Amino acid sequence: MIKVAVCGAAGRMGQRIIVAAKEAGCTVSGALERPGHELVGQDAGLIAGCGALGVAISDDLNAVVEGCDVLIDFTTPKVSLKNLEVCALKKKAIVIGSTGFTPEERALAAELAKEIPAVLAPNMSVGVNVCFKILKDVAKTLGDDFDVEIVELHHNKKKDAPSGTAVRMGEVVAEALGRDYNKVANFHREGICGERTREEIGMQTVRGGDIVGEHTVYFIGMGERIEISHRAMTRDMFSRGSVRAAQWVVGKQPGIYDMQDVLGLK
Ligand SMILES: NC(=O)C1=CN([C@@H]2O[C@H](COP(=O)(O)OP(=O)(O)OC[C@H]3O[C@@H](n4cnc5c(N)ncnc54)[C@H](O)[C@@H]3O)[C@@H](O)[C@H]2O)C=CC1
Ligand SMILES: O=C(O)C1=N[C@H](C(=O)O)C[C@H](O)C1
Repeated sequence: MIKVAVCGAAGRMGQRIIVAAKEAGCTVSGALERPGHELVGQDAGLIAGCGALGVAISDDLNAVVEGCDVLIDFTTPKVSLKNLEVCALKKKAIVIGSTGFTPEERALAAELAKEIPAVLAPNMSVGVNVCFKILKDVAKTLGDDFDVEIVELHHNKKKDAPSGTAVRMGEVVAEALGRDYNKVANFHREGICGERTREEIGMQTVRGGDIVGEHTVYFIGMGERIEISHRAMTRDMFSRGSVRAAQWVVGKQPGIYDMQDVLGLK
């Protein structure tokens, strides 16, 4: 039975991950929150709604990492990089679901993960990861004749844009078409912005209410259109996916992995 600790334990994802870890038969060995959070000291299971676990939410990163086999972290890139650093020092595995990493932060994560096995994935659901696979084939098959636009919708509390999933979808499509995502992604159209270029990949963001997460990639040709959509109805497949990743990553060789590795989709 692996010992799982959860960072961001009082957050929307953290609470669901605690429930999923318990349901999967893992030992929840620790729960972390930011120093000063009002729920530090409270029982993590009671906060998550799955009954008392006898694990108090802590703000002591070193102690929590020390006591686990694997840390599951859904917070922010800066916090995740700090967690990765501590896990690397203590030779513990880590699963990171945080999104909004800059290319430089992703490179730093890969560097730190040379010491330990780490899963870093913007979306832990099976459905989205199957979409990544399909998108590669569709983009390759359609080639340059279809314009690609990506639209994502999320709740009004989300801090990063576009979503990590939308960025990964853009990267997958760009790579399949032989383009550089960082050069062809177009996040902004306003005023007389000129005709669409053939190469660009439009990235549109919608925020509102309690939308869990929706992504559509449009391949728009002359007289026809393909839409590949994923809609998340709850956060539970993200949390179950993160626990599956935690069970998979313990004991793996050091390095950075993604959900495609965990699910055997490569
Ligand atoms: N990879 C995936 O499948 C998914 C990724 N996400 C990503 O996960 C992240 C978190 O999302 P939510 O749970 O909705 O956000 P949230 O804001 O509800 O939760 C984040 C939690 O992290 C805590 N936190 C902040 N600093 C901390 C620190 N230094 N130590 C410990 N805890 C700290 C906050 O107090 C908060 O409770 C976002 O980046 C989001 O995009 C969300 C859903 C699925
Ligand atoms: O912040 C969220 O809620 C979500 N974030 C992830 C992302 O940025 O892709 C995944 C999911 O869509 C929910």
